[in-house]
Amino acid sequence: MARVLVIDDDRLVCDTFGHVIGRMGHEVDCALTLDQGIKSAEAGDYAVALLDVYMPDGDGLEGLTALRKLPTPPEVIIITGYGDPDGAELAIRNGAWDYIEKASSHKKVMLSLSRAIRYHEDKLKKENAVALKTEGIIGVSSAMTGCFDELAKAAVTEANVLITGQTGTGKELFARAIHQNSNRQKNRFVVVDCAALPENLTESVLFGHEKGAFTGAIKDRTGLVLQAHTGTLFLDEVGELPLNLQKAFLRVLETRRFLPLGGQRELFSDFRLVAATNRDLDQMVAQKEFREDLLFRLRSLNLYIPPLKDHPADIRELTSYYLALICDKAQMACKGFSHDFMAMLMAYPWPGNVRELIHALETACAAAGVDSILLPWHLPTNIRVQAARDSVKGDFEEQEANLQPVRELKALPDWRDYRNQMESNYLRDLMALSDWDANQAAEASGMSRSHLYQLLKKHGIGKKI
Ligand SMILES: Nc1ncnc2c1ncn2[C@@H]1O[C@H](COP(=O)(O)OP(=O)(O)OP(=O)(O)O)[C@@H](O)[C@H]1O
Repeated sequence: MARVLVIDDDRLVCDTFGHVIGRMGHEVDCALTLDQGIKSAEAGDYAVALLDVYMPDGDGLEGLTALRKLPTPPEVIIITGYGDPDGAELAIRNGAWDYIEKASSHKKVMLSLSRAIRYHEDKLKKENAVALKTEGIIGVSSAMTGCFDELAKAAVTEANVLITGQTGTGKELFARAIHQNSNRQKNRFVVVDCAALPENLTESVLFGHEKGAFTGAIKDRTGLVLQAHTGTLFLDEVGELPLNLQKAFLRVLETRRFLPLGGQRELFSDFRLVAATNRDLDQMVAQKEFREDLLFRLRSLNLYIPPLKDHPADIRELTSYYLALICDKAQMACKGFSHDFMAMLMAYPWPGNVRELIHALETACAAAGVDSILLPWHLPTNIRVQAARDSVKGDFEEQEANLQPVRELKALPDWRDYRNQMESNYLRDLMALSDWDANQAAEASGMSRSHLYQLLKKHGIGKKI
């Protein structure tokens, strides 16, 4: 539904157009003077203005110029009671969308109006798209452009946003983009990784503490919530927030006030909240693992990022983008890829989403060495195994139908290759999940630090993108 303004001193004309426009499902307002029309257009958000040429308080063509100067000008359709080809030409030259006679059939009016409304909406969409900063976010598929639309909506409000989607789909990337496109962009974007909050220090990390609040509190500490004052607070993996903290956080969300540990006075933080999770919070609520009132607060707006397998149209562009980055970092000429290589990427289901694709490309570049074209066999073994299994499954199903079962031993990879690749994948995940903290990684994996370093060296793994 669009908003249309009719500017005509004849009430009957206003009512007649109002009736036609109302039947088209649009909202219509009427102004009986040029001055009133321009004021209404300034205050309202009109897609189209129907403007009479001869108004008691001025020439409609002058009104056209005034309307076109508004910050968000409506499309203007000039209406007149007299056939006037020169006036029509002048109106169009001055930027009118169309010029119609009042006696025109309803059909003609409706056609011109529908076209003007569609044009106006497309124009706004394009302007929003151009204005949106999406550097580093690749996506041309309809699924991703839908996400960009939601991102644009989220960026212009102060509402809490919950970003959902599987791991590695780009939730943090979108959270940062919301901040970068918001009024708070010049202030801080503070990340709280709810899955990695140290058990005993959680409240101190979030809300801060005063010197002497507990043993070891040798000086005051500013918590993350206060650090996000005037900026954006990003609660990553919010599904991992312990229940006792969920309660405390709900209060902070409602009042933006909190008490640092050992503090006497509540502090205030004007933060905008964005949260993300790959968990099903509704199910967690049903299982009493997540507070319903908190979920309700967090989800004022919901932005769902689809898994990569649901937008395969973006795989090619993501590949080109990341290949350029990887090669640039390694100071090598940018590699190309064969048709089969891309076909294998397109066929793979990408359970680890874009993050897994980036790892696969890094592995492929390393495996290709000085070769300038990436081939399927440069890809990690698990991807080739999957492709082989899928092709065997296809054959198998076909053969099953012919009642001739078949097994393809040659489709299995060499077990040393396979084990090597699994080890490499494990290490990459381990390092990424421990945020490249060797102590944490060693502890989580049960390896000694020296063994961990040895393996990282063996697989050529270092901190990357
Ligand atoms: N559309 C995209 N365009 C470019 N890079 C992307 C895109 N989506 C994700 N990535 C990249 O994939 C990696 C993982 O993205 P990100 O950390 O935002 O995922 P996530 O959904 O927050 O994952 P998790 O749930 O595991 O925290 C990052 O390197 C990110 O830059």
